[in-house]
Amino acid sequence: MENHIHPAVFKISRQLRIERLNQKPKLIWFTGLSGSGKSTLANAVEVQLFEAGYSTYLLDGDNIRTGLNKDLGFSKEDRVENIRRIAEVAKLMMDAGLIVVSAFISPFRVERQLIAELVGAENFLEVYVDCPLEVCEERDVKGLYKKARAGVIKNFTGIDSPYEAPISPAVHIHSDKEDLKISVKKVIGVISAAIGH
Ligand SMILES: Nc1ncnc2c1ncn2[C@@H]1O[C@H](COP(=O)(O)OS(=O)(=O)O)[C@@H](OP(=O)(O)O)[C@H]1O
Ligand SMILES: Nc1ncnc2c1ncn2[C@@H]1O[C@H](COP(=O)(O)OP(=O)(O)O)[C@@H](O)[C@H]1O
Repeated sequence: MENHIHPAVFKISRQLRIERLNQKPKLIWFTGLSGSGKSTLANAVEVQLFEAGYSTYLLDGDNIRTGLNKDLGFSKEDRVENIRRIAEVAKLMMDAGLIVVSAFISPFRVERQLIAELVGAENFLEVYVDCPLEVCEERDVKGLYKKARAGVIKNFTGIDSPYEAPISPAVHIHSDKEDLKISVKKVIGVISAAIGH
């Protein structure tokens, strides 16, 4: 469909912003089951990067599902739209020169593939926060697994909605076996190589 949209050419380019911030924009994408440790790990990684002097931003349920995406639920279509919008926001932030850290279940492999294509595969670092469902359920940080088992919450990832694990993530974390410090070190090691520091 022809949409008659003609993008404007910006005087301040992505390259100029990158030069000012003196860093390579990246998207560090944490994926995994609810309770696997995405938020905890993404926060800890952002703190390390920020304290090392990088300009960063964290995208997480708190600032997305309560704002931009508060019209979306957890059907397959809504999850796909949730991730599509987040990827577009992340891309804008990368245009602004930032290192973006994100923590979403993002259960579908094909959607994560689309994010990589949108921001450029070389800028996309997928971190799989792997944790057995039994352990996530045992942690039940927000009490949601209990509700899902009781049928109060429908379409809950891992219970009655699928999670497709990454096949070759940049980093594979086993949050049931490693402690947080080790996991952060692993992620920072891979990021440091990617951002050239
Ligand atoms: N049905 C269902 N399934 C999974 N998760 C649910 C559901 N309902 C609410 N929640 C809470 O929403 C958080 C997941 O939101 P996401 O935006 O990351 O999900 S998705 O990527 O669109 O699949 C998730 O947060 P995390 O625990 O941080 O993953 C849950 O707290
Ligand atoms: N190695 C680890 N990495 C991250 N979280 C861990 C780890 N080990 C234990 N945890 C705990 O698991 C829970 C994960 O919760 P959270 O970060 O909210 O997960 P998610 O964002 O994936 O839903 C937290 O209580 C955290 O302290």
